[in-house]
Amino acid sequence: MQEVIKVESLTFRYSPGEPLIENLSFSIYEGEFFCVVGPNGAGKSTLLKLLLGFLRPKAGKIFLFGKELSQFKEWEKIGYVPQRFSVEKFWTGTVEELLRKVAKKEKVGWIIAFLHLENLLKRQFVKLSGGEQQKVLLALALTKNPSLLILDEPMTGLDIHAQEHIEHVLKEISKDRTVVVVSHDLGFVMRNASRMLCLGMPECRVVYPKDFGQIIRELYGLH
Ligand SMILES: Nc1ncnc2c1ncn2[C@@H]1O[C@H](COP(=O)(O)OP(=O)(O)OP(=O)(O)O)[C@@H](O)[C@H]1O
Repeated sequence: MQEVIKVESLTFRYSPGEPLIENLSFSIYEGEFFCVVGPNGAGKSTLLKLLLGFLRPKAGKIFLFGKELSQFKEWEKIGYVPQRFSVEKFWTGTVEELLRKVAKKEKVGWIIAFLHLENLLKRQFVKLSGGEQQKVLLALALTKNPSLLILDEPMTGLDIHAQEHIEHVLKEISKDRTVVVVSHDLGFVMRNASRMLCLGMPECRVVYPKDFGQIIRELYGLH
């Protein structure tokens, strides 16, 4: 099985002192639905930013599709859905204009239908509700038809219907793609993850579904 992401002895800190991520190693394989969990501040978003090259490791190596990050050029293979609140102020224009900016019209038809975006096309992105914006961000990430989709807390701020819809969409998407999701929604993780990475434990661990329950209790101090 192809290693889509390989992380070797990764260490990162924002400022001098204790590293936020220390000597972390794991791989994500083609076709996985891989979840990253952990308490607030454990470094989940930071890890995604390291994987995407937005931040540089202090030590260790990251490989994407077998290439060292610094040599990796095929960014069209990767779709990224950031946390919604971190992008919305930078976006202007209607949903249709945003989609056009990143892809040709004929390429986005299936995405519009798949995500039920028809009614949103003429509306200003910044004026959409949280759930609507989330769907548009997902649509934008799908325009390149990426084989790896990375999402940072896709359920935040969504009502129960929007959550169900996004979960269904991610399930469908994951049938022929690798999906990496940071999530606080442990029900979502338990239902979908092939494996999960737990950050914020003394030993960050990759866990298989049979051990999810016990590790989550340990991770969050639940009894
Ligand atoms: N640009 C930055 N400069 C300095 N410290 C930062 C920066 N970004 C994040 N941090 C700190 O690093 C730690 C990890 O942040 P990160 O956003 O990766 O956590 P997280 O696990 O995604 O948290 P959450 O579940 O709350 O989203 C936090 O203590 C945060 O304050």
